[in-house]
Amino acid sequence: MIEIRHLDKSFGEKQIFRDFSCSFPEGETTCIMGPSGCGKTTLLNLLLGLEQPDSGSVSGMAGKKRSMVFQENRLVEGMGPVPNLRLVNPAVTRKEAEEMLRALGLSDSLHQPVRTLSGGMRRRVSILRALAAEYDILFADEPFKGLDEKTKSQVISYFQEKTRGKTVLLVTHDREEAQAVGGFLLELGNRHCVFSSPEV
Ligand SMILES: Nc1ncnc2c1ncn2[C@@H]1O[C@H](COP(=O)(O)OP(=O)(O)OP(=O)(O)O)[C@@H](O)[C@H]1O
Repeated sequence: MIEIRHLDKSFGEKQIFRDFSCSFPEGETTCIMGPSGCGKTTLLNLLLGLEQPDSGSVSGMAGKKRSMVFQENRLVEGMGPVPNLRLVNPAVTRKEAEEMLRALGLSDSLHQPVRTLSGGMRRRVSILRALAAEYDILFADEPFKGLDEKTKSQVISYFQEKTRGKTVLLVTHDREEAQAVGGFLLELGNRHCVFSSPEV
């Protein structure tokens, strides 16, 4: 169980979390929802150790391997999709990387530098890169943003299959997307949080 207890976090005068407590079940997916600016990315950053709390504690992360789909793609633009995937995990063979890319409709773009791919294609490469890494906990910050509806549902099915049994914390604005992903739902907003289990 990943646990946040009595967390306070401010940026200058702006308080983002005040006495915030929450827990995330291991081996399950939790979707984190809330309006823009409420602190979703900050929450991931606190769990990842990229931001430090002003007070309070985060536990359950020690020794856990983390992977992340960032809001921005953060790919190596001059390299092809296959080396981008293998960069985070050399144990993934070229053939396995190609299979992953093919599964998400990228068969025709296996040998192009990622800078020549469309936005939606680059998005799929960055999701696959996070899945290619060895991880216990996967963080995903609006991973499906910018994908058309058909591609999104294909990518969500693949994502669910690949992350089954893993701990996933996924930020989204979109309630329908959260429902499609399934799992638990944490709603952030206006200094309160509701933690519930939606229809899966
Ligand atoms: N490093 C920082 N320095 C100052 N303010 C910050 C910093 N990081 C985040 N903030 C502020 O904290 C608030 C929460 O930001 P955060 O990115 O966590 O929101 P969010 O819920 O993820 O938003 P969005 O849905 O738009 O991505 C915002 O007001 C933002 O400006």
